[in-house]
Amino acid sequence: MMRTRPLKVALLGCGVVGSEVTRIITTQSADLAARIGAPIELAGIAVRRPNRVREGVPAELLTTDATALVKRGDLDVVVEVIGGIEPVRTLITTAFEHGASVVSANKALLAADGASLHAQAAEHGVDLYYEAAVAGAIPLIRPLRESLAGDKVNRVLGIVNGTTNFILDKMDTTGAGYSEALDEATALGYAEADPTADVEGFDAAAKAAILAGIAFHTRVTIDDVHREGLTEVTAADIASAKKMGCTVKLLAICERARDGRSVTARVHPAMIPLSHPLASVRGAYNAVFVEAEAAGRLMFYGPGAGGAPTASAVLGDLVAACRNKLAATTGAGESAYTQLPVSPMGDVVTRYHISLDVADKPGVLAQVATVFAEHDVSIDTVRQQGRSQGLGGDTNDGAADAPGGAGRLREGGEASLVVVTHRAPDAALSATVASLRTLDTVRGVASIMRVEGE
Ligand SMILES: NC(=O)C1=CN([C@@H]2O[C@H](COP(=O)(O)OP(=O)(O)OC[C@H]3O[C@@H](n4cnc5c(N)ncnc54)[C@H](OP(=O)(O)O)[C@@H]3O)[C@@H](O)[C@H]2O)C=CC1
Ligand SMILES: N[C@@H](CC=O)C(=O)O
Repeated sequence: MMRTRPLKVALLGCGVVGSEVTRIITTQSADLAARIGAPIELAGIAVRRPNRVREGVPAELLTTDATALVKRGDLDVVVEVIGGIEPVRTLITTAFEHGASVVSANKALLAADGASLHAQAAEHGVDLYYEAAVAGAIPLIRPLRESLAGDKVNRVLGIVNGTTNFILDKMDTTGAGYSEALDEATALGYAEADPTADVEGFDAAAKAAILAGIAFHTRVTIDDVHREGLTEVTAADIASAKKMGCTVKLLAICERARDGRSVTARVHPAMIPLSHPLASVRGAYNAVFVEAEAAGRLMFYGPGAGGAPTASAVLGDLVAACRNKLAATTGAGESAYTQLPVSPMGDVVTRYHISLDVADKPGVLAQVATVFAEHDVSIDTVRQQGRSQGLGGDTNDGAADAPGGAGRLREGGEASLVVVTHRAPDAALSATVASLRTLDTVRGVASIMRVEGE
C-alpha cells in the first residue's frame, strides 16, 4: 500500500552523475514510488554554480547552501555526488546527525574514512550505501557484502577505473596519444574532477581499498594500497606487450594470504595475455573477478563510469535506503570486522617483464642472468633486440628459453634485452633491478611491468 507522505530526498551535487540521478528521479517517479511504496520528493539540490545551464533540473530546487540543506531535519535520504573529502565528510556527518540515510558515489571518502562513517551511521540508526563508488553500474558491493557473506573470498582482481581503461584501449587499438585519449575520457564524463586521480591510480586504489575491506572483512584504507598509475606506461610497453601476445591494463588486485593471516592490495599497470577475459574489456568498461572458496570464480562486468551507468547504481541504493526508512529499519551495516595486517608490496609474488638497455657485447646476457640468479629470480624467457651500430632494428628476436640460452649479443653499440621472469617476490625483483643498475653493461632499465592473469 502506498504511503501518502513522500520520502524527502536531497541531492548534493548535480554534475555528471547528479544530473542523471535527477533525471531518473523526475522522469521515473511513478515506477520508483511503486517499487519503494511511497513517492520520492526532491527537497533540494546543492551545487556550486546555480546559474549553470542544467537541462531537466528544477531550478527552484537549486541551492548553494549544502549545509543548510542537510540540516533541514525532515530529510529521509541525502544523495552525495559531489566527490572529494571536505566539505563532503562534514555534510554527510551532519546528515546522519539530522536523521537522514546517505547514498554516496564517493570512493575517495569511503576509502579514507569508511569505518568511521559506518560507525556514525549506526550510531544514528541510518543507512550508508555506496554501490556506485566502485565500478559504476556493476553490482559489486552488494554481492560481496550480502550474496557472498557466507563464503570465503580469497581474491578480487580486475579493472576498476573506466578512464584509464579507455585511455589504454584507445592507445592500443587506434594508436591515439595519451593526452588525446584522456581529453576524450574527460569529455565523456568518465574522469574525476581532477583526472590525476584516475591516471595516477588513486581512484582505483580507493576502490581496491573498499573492495578488500568488504571482501576480507577487515579494515583497509587507501594508504594500505600499493599504487602505481599509468603515466609511466609508454607506447613501447604496449608494443612489447603485443609482441608477447599480451595487452596492458591497469589492474586492482586484492589477495588474502594463503594462511589467511594477512591481505595485500595493489593497483598497477600489468601485462595480461590476450586470451584472458580482462584483455577484452574495452573502453570505459570495468570487469572484476572474485574468487571465493565455495563459489569458485565469479566475473562481474559492465560500464564502469559515466553519468547514466553510475546513476543506475545510485538509484538502486536510493530505493533500498527509502524502503528501509519506510520500514523504520536499516540495511547494510558494517559487518563484524577483524583487523588483518596488510602486507607490504615486497611480499607480493608475481611475474615480471623487464626491458633493459644493455651494451651490445659478449658476456652481457650471462652477466644479467647471473644477477637474476643471485636474487633467486628465475627467468622464463629472454628476448634480445639489437638497436644500433649496424644491427638495423630488431634482430635475434626469438625468445630464448633460459639465461645464456639466447645467441650471443653482437659486438658494438647497444641492444635491448627483454626478460620475463617466473613468479618471484616483488622485493626480490626490486633487489634484482637495483643490482642490474650497478652493472656497467646495463645502460638503463627502460621499463618494469608485472605480468598477471595466467
Ligand atoms: N563520473 C563518473 O563516471 C563517476 C563518478 N563517481 C563519483 O561521483 C561523484 C560525482 O562525480 P561527477 O558527477 O562526475 O562530478 P562532477 O564534477 O561532474 O559534479 C560535481 C557536482 O558537485 C557540485 N559541487 C562541487 N562542490 C560543491 C560544494 N562545495 N557544494 C555543493 N555542490 C558542490 C558541482 O556543482 P556545479 O555543477 O555547480 O559545479 C557539481 O554539480 C564523485 O565522488 C565521483 O568520484 C562515481 C562513479 C562514476
Ligand atoms: N573516474 C572514474 C569514474 C568512476 O568511478 C573512472 O574512470 O572509473
